[in-house]
Amino acid sequence: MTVIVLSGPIGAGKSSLTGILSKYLGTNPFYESVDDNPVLPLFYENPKKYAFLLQVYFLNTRFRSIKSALTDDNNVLDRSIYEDALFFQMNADIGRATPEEVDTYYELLHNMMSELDRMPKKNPDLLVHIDVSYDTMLKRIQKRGRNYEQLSYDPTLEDYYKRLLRYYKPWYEKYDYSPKMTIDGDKLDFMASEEDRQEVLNQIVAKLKEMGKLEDDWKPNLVK
Ligand SMILES: Nc1ncnc2c1ncn2[C@@H]1O[C@H](COP(=O)(O)OP(=O)(O)OP(=O)(O)O)[C@@H](O)[C@H]1O
Ligand SMILES: Nc1nc(=O)c2ncn([C@H]3C[C@H](O)[C@@H](CO)O3)c2[nH]1
Repeated sequence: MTVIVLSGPIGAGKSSLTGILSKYLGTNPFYESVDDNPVLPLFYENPKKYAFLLQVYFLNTRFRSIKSALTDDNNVLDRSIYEDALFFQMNADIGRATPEEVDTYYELLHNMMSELDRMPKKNPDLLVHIDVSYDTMLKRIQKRGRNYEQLSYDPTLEDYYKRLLRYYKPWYEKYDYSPKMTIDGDKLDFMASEEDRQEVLNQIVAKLKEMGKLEDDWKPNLVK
């Protein structure tokens, strides 16, 4: 059927929607490596020292996930390899990577993307981007409660998060690996409201039908 990739800032709701959507469509979820990621706490403690290592860690796990997802042809991915450079470039722009690290990173990324180009299925079928404001992003980060992501842990995270939001706009506009659509993550509370959850699912299903990726009379197996 389809490979769907989700995108959006920290706390936008990608992992949550990955679970909801994959269940609804009866496909497999692929999650970003967070709680089992040994480099992430190190990065938040000392970003300058660990930015490059963290990026190589994420790039490696994202390469593995997208290869596997494109092979199965039936999956939903939490943040994917297509967002990797957004994070690295932003960190490099604020002085957290040496010129040698930047060159090495882009060569590695380029090599990995050419591998994907050689696969029978080269691209995802749809990107679903969750758009959120800074206030929503922060509320969700607080709600989830990872210590090292809180402003009380490091007040400079406020600038980091605001900058990240600014990087997403041009990234989304430029993204052209597949058709794309945006979900209004400020308005649609797909965790607490059943009605909003259904609205989000309807929007995605309508897009898949419009693209011919789902039959016009398609119905979910699992309604919850
Ligand atoms: N639409 C929503 N409405 C209300 N709460 C939400 C919504 N989406 C997610 N949440 C809550 O916000 C928190 C962050 O959600 P989630 O982990 O899915 O975000 P994420 O985009 O995967 O984050 P990250 O980029 O850090 O992996 C969770 O506590 C989740 O329950
Ligand atoms: N530096 C850096 N590069 C990435 O590619 C990247 N992807 C995710 N993250 C951070 C954001 C959340 O804290 C947490 C979960 O998304 O991991 C990243 N950090």
